[in-house]
Amino acid sequence: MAPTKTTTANTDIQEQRMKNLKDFDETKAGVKGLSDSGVTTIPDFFIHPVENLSGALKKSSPISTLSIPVIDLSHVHSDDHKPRIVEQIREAARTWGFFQVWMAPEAAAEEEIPEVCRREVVQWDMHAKKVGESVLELLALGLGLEGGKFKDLNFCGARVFVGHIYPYCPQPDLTMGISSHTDPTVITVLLQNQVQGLQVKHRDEWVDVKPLDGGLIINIGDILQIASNGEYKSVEHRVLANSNRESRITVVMFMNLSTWKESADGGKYYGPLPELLTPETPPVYRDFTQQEYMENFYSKGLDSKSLIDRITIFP
Ligand SMILES: O=C(O)CCC(=O)C(=O)O
Ligand SMILES: [Fe+2]
Repeated sequence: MAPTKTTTANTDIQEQRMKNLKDFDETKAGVKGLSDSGVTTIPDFFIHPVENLSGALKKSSPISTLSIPVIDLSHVHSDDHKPRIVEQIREAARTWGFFQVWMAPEAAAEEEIPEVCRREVVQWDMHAKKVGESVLELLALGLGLEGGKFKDLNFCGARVFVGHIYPYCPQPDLTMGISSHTDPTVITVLLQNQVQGLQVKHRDEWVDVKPLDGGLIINIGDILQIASNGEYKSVEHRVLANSNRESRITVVMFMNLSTWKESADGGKYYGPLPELLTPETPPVYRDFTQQEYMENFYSKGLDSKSLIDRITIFP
């Protein structure tokens, strides 16, 4: 079938957009360079379709005054406090998929990291890992599993550390910092400066995350939603374009599986934990292969939630 006039025009627009994007990438200036140059309007290729925009959504769906739960992990090793903390974490992971935690940091070791940020990176890795492991222990207990279960399954065996900068944007209503997505992780640990911008979807409302001084933001990723057989929720979140003169800066630790299950033919796969399945709680998801996971990740970009949609078993 011959393409219609409109589809040809759309293809031309797409091609031009890709070319402009590529030219911009090749300048290596990045969004920070663009912002530093003092632009007052953003390039066209950053403008989102209106249905994705925060401004549009502000009119159609309310921005909530709710806040994500805050959980203090200071006494997590005390038997007196632990049951209450497990209950708080379980409830937060079931209903929000996002929460903030506190925990006192420890001194760090020296490593082979550029000197300019060595101390900070090593400290951050150690601290995020420790907090992540504590949270995973509490999350396992919240499902009625042994505390060490997720560590034994290497749920934080693979860690990826990413830094984001969201410089001042002169037209924040036309674009987004990061569009809506879920994380393809087990859990994500996020540290940010005081410039707000992260929003979490909670019962169809976008809730602003208000960072607490010294707090870390934790969210449940797709793998943990699947492994917990849907008990814990990997929720959509997004970052608004930054309308503050001060840049928004975040450092994120993605924690993921380092060990997959192996089938008889040597293929790698994962799925709901058998310990959680009973006749009353049958699997909500089918097992999925590592290949499906990777293909979904690379083909869909930020739209990782489609893996969950694809493996959901309908009764
Ligand atoms: O920078 C943020 O606040 C969120 C980043 C995020 O959602 C991500 O990297 O997956
Ligand atoms: Fe994310």
